[in-house]
Amino acid sequence: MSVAPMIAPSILSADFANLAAESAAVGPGRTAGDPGADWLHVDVMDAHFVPNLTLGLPVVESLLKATDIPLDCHLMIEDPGIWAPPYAEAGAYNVTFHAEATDDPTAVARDIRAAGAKAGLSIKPNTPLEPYLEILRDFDTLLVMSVEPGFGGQSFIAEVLEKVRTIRKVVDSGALNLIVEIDGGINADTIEQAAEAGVDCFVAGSAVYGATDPGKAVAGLRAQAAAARAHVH
Ligand SMILES: O=C(CO)[C@@H](O)[C@H](O)COP(=O)(O)O
Ligand SMILES: [Fe+2]
Repeated sequence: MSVAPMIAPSILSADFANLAAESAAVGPGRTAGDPGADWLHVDVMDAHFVPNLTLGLPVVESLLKATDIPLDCHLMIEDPGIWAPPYAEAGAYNVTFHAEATDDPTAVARDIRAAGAKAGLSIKPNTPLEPYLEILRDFDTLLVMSVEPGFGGQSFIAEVLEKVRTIRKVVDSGALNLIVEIDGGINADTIEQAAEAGVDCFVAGSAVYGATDPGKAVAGLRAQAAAARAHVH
């Protein structure tokens, strides 16, 4: 059974000099009954695992003081065994790292959970799902990348939806309790196919922060996802 569609705006496309205001722009209460973003997605890049550099723990610590929206930290970094648990200790809600970055994903997940956060595993577009199916019981989230990690504003890779369909069946069979998240190229043109494939949580950077009204964009994407899902189930 999947959860109601969740929207996680990525601050990668926000103004880094105004992160408090940018998080408030997608927060609750803009209009009566609008819950706002479910999670705020924070892309941490180290210029080694991916060819880009963004922000790290000090910025996340400041953001935690500036917003009540749960932080969904997506660590595109080497050595997650060393660097991931501190994000959980700081108070991030969900800490996701890449399967390709470690030989022992289960140990990293255990340390993240022990430090008080949900643990997420992310796989790049060309990384198969099957080798990880057995260990996913140690995770709370599976983040399927639908672009090559490193940059916002790229085009959606629809082929990854096959992995989403597979994991959706496993979760719906009751074998796993997992939030299925997708990241990269999600916008008004692509969110419906992702929802139909079985995604629970949709990361959107440029589609939210490139909009005139980011809060309205969040509500619009959620409505599209809910309608597409209702159409399938
Ligand atoms: O992790 C990443 C990129 O590596 C993403 O979270 C992007 O920030 C999503 O941006 P859009 O594709 O939605 O513009
Ligand atoms: Fe991301």
